[in-house]
Amino acid sequence: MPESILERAEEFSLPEALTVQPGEGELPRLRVETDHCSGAQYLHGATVTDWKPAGEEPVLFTSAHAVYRDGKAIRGGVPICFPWFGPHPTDPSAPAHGLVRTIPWRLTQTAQGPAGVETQMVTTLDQLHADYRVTFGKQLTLNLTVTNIADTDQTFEAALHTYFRVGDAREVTIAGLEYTRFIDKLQDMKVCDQGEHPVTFTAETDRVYVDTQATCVLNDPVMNRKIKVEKLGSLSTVVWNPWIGKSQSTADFGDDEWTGMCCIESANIGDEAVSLAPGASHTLLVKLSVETL
Ligand SMILES: O=P(O)(O)OC[C@H]1O[C@@H](O)[C@H](O)[C@@H](O)[C@@H]1O
Repeated sequence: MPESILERAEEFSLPEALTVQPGEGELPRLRVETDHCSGAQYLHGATVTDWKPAGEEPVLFTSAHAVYRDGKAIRGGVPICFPWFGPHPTDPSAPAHGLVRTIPWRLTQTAQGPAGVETQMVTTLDQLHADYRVTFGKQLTLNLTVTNIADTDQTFEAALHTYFRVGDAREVTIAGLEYTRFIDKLQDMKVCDQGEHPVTFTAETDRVYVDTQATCVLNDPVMNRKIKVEKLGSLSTVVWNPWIGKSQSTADFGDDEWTGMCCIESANIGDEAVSLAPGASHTLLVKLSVETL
């Protein structure tokens, strides 16, 4: 595995727009500050916790109650669910959403290019090598490439579990999932039709939209903006809002925070898990951008 550049800091000059500093819980955090945006990413889970294009409000939601320590996922930003999503398929004692969101990744590259400040973090788990490249610019680009380094076929699930900050979850709409089907995790995995309407939140919502490769647009009339979620290499889209009860029962989440967030997760899960032959790779690419309404 490549060494982390933080262990060889004297050999590297970080881009001027990027600093490494202790973040919450003293966990190492990269901070980006350019003319086009600001942002932050922890080595812990490679979690991007902040991205704010110049002149806009922050795009990502991170809970004021998030816990920053080894073994725990950061509640907010973009945790990476991998190599499984939800409960482990066979081991009920294994943590939900895989292991990599709760451990430090290795920072292997930083650069400043035309599209913004780029970071690369890597980790390897169960002979699956994950290479995560993030570009902080006018757009936020998230590129997760997984390579099977075993000598047998392997299958994995992955999700970029993106928490968006919204003015009021009860007022937003998500376009792009019309006429698709979803598995409703709150109705015993019942398969439902979305129909002609965009997604709205009127109660706890926990859905896996299947065969959904199109761009989603999160319209937020309260914040007077729309967030575009473009993706490649992703067949599943998870839409989640914990609403009142689940917020109250989630320790690292404020009782009222559900009104100010929703998740749109670009994923490959369930029947849409990715199978890789030895040596093969798969890339899940997500691009976020913001426009005023
Ligand atoms: O509390 P966690 O493990 O971060 O998961 C939060 C939510 O993540 C969503 O992706 C799942 O669909 C929900 O079922 C889950 O409750």
